[in-house]
Amino acid sequence: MLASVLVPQSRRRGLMLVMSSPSGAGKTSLSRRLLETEDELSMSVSVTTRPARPGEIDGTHYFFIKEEEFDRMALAGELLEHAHVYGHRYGTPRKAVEQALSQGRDVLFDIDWQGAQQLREAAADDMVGVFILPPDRDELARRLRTRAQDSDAVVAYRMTQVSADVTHWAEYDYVLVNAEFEASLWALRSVLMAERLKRRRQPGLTEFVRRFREPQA
Ligand SMILES: Nc1ncnc2c1ncn2[C@@H]1O[C@H](COP(=O)(O)OP(=O)(O)OP(=O)(O)O)[C@@H](O)[C@H]1O
Ligand SMILES: Nc1nc2c(ncn2[C@@H]2O[C@H](COP(=O)(O)O)[C@@H](O)[C@H]2O)c(=O)[nH]1
Repeated sequence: MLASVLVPQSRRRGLMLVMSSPSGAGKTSLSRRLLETEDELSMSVSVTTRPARPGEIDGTHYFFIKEEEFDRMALAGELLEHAHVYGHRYGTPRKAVEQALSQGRDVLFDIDWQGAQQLREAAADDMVGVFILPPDRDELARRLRTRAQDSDAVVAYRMTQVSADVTHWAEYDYVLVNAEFEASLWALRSVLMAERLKRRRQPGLTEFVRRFREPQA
């Protein structure tokens, strides 16, 4: 499907689609659905020192690691970015992302604004940032509570960070309000397609348009 609208070429470099939001706005849910239909998109699986929630699988949702291992990875340069977020440490393993991008696969990130800033500094040309806003504070609190994955204290703490978190919206290329889930999903797919169609992301264009020259007598 994707191949039919992009010019055929072998040198496409993947892009980094980075989603950030206040906690509970919907990044994880949107990522899961996006990945179901986008077969040229891979999820970046982060490392974290946060304990696993019920149902979270090591290596699928996160790599759950100890502080010492986190320090080692950070010092060894094995993390593309890392940050303290809501009392725990989170980071993006470098190798898997670089491998995917060099193979022409796009990579999806669910990371906070600090991580997004670091990726932008390291690889501005490859990064497309999307900031996701909830419809309002009350709905955000409701989502965090009904997700029923965190204690009341954790939910309350994350809610204290909302007003600071949202100040970062202007650092992103796109901003969407995740009110209607299906509409948000459609918007994300549109962003991804538009970014893939950008001229600079289709290095095979010059060669492709040569095909349309007048045949030489
Ligand atoms: N558009 C929506 N309408 C109603 N509920 C939603 C919508 N989007 C997501 N949710 C629900 O909100 C809750 C939080 O969503 P999710 O876990 O995806 O947020 P998140 O941004 O990944 O949070 P975190 O930053 O803490 O990882 C989930 O229960 C999810 O089903
Ligand atoms: N800077 C990074 N932030 C990350 C990474 N992985 C996840 N996150 C962000 O942490 C919070 C909390 O996540 P939760 O799973 O504990 O609810 C959320 O905003 C994520 O986007 C990462 O590798 N780097």
